[in-house]
Amino acid sequence: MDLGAIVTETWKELADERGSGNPARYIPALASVDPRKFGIALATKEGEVFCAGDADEAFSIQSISKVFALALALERQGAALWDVVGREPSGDAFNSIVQLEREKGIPRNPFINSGAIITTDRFIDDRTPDEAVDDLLGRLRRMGRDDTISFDPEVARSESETGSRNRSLAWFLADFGRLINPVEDVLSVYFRQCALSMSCRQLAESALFLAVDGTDPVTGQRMCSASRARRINALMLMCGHYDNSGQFAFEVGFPGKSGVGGGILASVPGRAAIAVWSPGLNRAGTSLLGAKALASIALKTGWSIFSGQWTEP
Ligand SMILES: NC(=O)CC[C@H](N)C(=O)O
Repeated sequence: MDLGAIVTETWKELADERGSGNPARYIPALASVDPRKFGIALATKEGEVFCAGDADEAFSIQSISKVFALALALERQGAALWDVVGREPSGDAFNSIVQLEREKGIPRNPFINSGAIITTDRFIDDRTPDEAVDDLLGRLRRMGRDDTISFDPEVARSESETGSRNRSLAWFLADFGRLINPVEDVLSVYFRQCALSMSCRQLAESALFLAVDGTDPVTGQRMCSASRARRINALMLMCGHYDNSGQFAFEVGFPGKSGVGGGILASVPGRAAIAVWSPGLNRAGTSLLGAKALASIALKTGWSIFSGQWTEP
């Protein structure tokens, strides 16, 4: 079966299950999204993109943005970022605060919210929040090959208005002296980055750098070094789905990053990037149907990074 047929078949096989899982309700603006949306986009390193369903409809990428923020923070700070963020799975929910006190304000990894808040702080660095957001948008527009990529101000506002937990995490980090920027500045960028609106197609295209040594093979844009891309993939595999990361590796076998908007971004090292979207989530905030779609694609292609069929590119 060719890749286009695999994407189409996978969508058709699962279409009857649209609406399964529970969409995130704790961010009110996300609760109004049609739960039956379902899109798949697979972008290959050769520049082909195969899509099915609602793959061209923009949705709130939420925590998938943490992958881009990490690549850009590493670019600005280098390995010094690891002085304040760990590289271990947390085994806890994405918004958990329990480890922070015991571990003196050093979050376990850059994908749980506390770790992402520090990462965003270091990405802002010595700039204003608006300058940092403009930088992030500029990068994504070039990588996603679309100048209209933007964030949804209503989602960002909704998240800020209901963001007590993220504020608590950020103040906790500030108390340990881990933030270089004022808490509200950091959160204003964090909420806007989570509120980025992108389609599956744009996400898959923007994330090809992860699969291909840090450089977008189509535009030639370098996002990070090859070794950093490899390490970001490792973190996605170990921590990309919080306390569901083991299950995702077990079922799917791709480095991936979930978002509570129902998107999942997966990287297939040496080959492709895949983005899926279906708003219904499992208890850990991973898209239920999205994970099933990726598991099915992994099976059909033999591309799981744990597969015996794996050959070096
Ligand atoms: N897992 C997620 O997508 C969570 C992101 C969300 N913006 C939050 O901070 O709560």
